[in-house]
Amino acid sequence: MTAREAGHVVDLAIIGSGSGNSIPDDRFDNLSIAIFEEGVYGGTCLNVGCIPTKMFVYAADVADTIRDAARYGMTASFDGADWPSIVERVFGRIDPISAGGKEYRVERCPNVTVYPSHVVFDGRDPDGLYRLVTDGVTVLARQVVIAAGARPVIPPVIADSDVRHYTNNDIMRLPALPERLIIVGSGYIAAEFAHVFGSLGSRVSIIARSGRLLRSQDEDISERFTEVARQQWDVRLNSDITGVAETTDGIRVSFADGGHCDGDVLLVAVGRQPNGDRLGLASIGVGLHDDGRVVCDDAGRTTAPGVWALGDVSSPYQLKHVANHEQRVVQSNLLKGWDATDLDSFDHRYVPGAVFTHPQVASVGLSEKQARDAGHDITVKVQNYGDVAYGWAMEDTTGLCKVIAERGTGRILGCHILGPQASTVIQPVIQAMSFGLDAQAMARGQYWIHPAMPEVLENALLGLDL
Ligand SMILES: Cc1cc2nc3c(=O)[nH]c(=O)nc-3n(C[C@H](O)[C@H](O)[C@H](O)COP(=O)(O)OP(=O)(O)OC[C@H]3O[C@@H](n4cnc5c(N)ncnc54)[C@H](O)[C@@H]3O)c2cc1C
Ligand SMILES: NC(=O)c1ccc[n+]([C@@H]2O[C@H](COP(=O)([O-])OP(=O)(O)OC[C@H]3O[C@@H](n4cnc5c(N)ncnc54)[C@H](O)[C@@H]3O)[C@@H](O)[C@H]2O)c1
Repeated sequence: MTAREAGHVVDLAIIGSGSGNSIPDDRFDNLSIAIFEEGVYGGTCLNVGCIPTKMFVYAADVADTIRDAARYGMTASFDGADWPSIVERVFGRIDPISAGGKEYRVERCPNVTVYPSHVVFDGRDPDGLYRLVTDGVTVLARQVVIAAGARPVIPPVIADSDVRHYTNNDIMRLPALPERLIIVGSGYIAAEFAHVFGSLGSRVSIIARSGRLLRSQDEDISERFTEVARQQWDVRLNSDITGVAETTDGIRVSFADGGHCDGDVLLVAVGRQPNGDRLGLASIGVGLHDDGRVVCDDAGRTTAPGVWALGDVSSPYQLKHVANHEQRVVQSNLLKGWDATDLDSFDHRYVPGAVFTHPQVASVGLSEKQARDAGHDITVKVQNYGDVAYGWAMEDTTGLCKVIAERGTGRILGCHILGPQASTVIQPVIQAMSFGLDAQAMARGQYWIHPAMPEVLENALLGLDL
C-alpha cells in the first residue's frame, strides 16, 4: 500500500517538538498535521536545557548565599545538598509537563498525529509532496517545518574511548552528587554546570583549550570571569586533551603537555551540532552551512519550496528566546503562504544572552573588539558593581558593567555585564537598542530607582565620553 493509499498525507509536517510544537494553534485547526519527535516530547529547553538547568542553578545560588552569610554578619553553615531531592523536585515538575504536552497533542488535537521516532526526507513524490520516512511509515507532506534542534558534540578522543561520559542530556539525573566532576569545555554549558556542581558540593575541574573561559564574550568579561572561576574551581587553561581513561581511582584526562586531571564523573560541553545532517536533506536539495546549519532565508524558507526551518537547526543563535522568535515568524509566514509578498523576517539585530553561572554574565550587541573591527568610532565605559550603593550592600568586588557606544551619536552598540542578576540588569539596554534610544536619552530620560542595582548601568551610560 502506498503512503497515499494508507492515508498518510498531511498539509503540514513538523520535525521536532521543541519550538516546533508551538506552531499549531487554533488557526491551524483546518490543517492535518504530523509532528515527529524522536526524543522526549517538548525538546531541549524544557527537558534537558534552559528550564531544568536554571532550577539547579537557583539551588546552587541558595547554597552560595548560605556560604556567604558570614560576610553580612550572619551565622550559618552550608552542610551539604540533598542531591536526590533536588533532582526529584526539578524533574518531578518538568516530566509531567512534557508528558502533558504530548498527551495534549495525541489525545486532544484531532488534526494532529504524533510520530515518536526519527524521521528523514526521502525526496518528493511526482506531484511535489515531500516524502518523510519514519519507523517503517512514509508520510507525504505539502509543507514541512524543520525544527530539529542540535545535539552535543563529543570530541573523538572521548567518543573513541570506553570511558562513560555525560552531557546535558543525562548529567542532571545522576543518582548522587559526584565528589569530583571533570568538565571538558569552557562555554555556556560548562560554566553553568561548574556553578551548579561546585556550589552544591562537588570539586569541579574545568578544562579549556584556550587561555580563557567564556571566550565568545567581550574580552574584559571573559578575563574577569576566568579570574573569578579560578578562585572557585580547578581551571585548566590551554589544555589539549590527548587521552581519557578509567583508572582504579576514577577517570583520568591526559593533556599534550604531559599533565593530567583526575575525577569521578566526566561531563562533555564543547558545543552543539545542528541536527540537519541527519535529515536526508540532500534528497530534497536543501544544503547546510559549513557549521552544519540548515540554509534558509530570513523568512525561514529553505531552498525547497514549502520547507521551512527555525531554531537551533538553522539559526546562528542557539538560544531559546531566538528559537521562540523564529517559531513565531515561521508560524505567521505559514499562514500568509510561501509566496506572500509581506512575509515576516527574523530579527537578529540585538540578540541578548546570559550565562547563569557564578557570577552571572549577560550581553547584547557588539563586543569592544567587534565594534572596533567594524570601524566604529567608539566610547567605552566600565563601571564596577562596587561603585554603586546596591553593590556596596552586596559587598560585591568582582561585578562590572561595560557599555560601548558610538561617539557623537550616542548610539549604544553593546553592553556586557558580569555580576549578580546580570541577566536582569541588562534588560533596559536590550530595550534601548531595540527601540533606538541613545545613551544620553536612556540615562537621563527616565528615573532610575535608587538605590537599585541598575544604577550601575545608569552610571556606565553617564560615564561615556560622547
Ligand atoms: C544545557 C542547556 C541549557 C540551555 N539554557 C538556555 C538558557 O538558559 N537560555 C536560552 O535562551 N537557551 C538555552 N539553551 C538553548 C536552548 O535550549 C535551545 O536554543 C532551544 O531549546 C532550541 O530549540 P529548538 O526548538 O530549535 O530545538 P529543540 O528544542 O532541541 O527541539 C528539537 C527536537 O527535534 C527532535 N529531533 C531532531 N531530529 C529529529 C528527527 N530526525 N526526527 C524526529 N525528531 C527529531 C529532537 O529530539 C528535539 O526534541 C540551553 C541549551 C542547553 C543544552
Ligand atoms: N544560558 C544560556 O542561554 C545557555 C546555556 C547553555 C547552552 N546554551 C546554548 O547552547 C550552546 C552550546 O553550549 P556549549 O557550552 O556546549 O557550547 P559553547 O559554544 O558555548 O562553548 C563550547 C566551548 O567548548 C570549546 N571546545 C570546542 N571543542 C573543544 C574540544 N574538542 N575540547 C575542548 N574544548 C572545546 C569551545 O572553544 C567553546 O569555548 C551555547 O552556545 C548556547 O547557545 C545557552
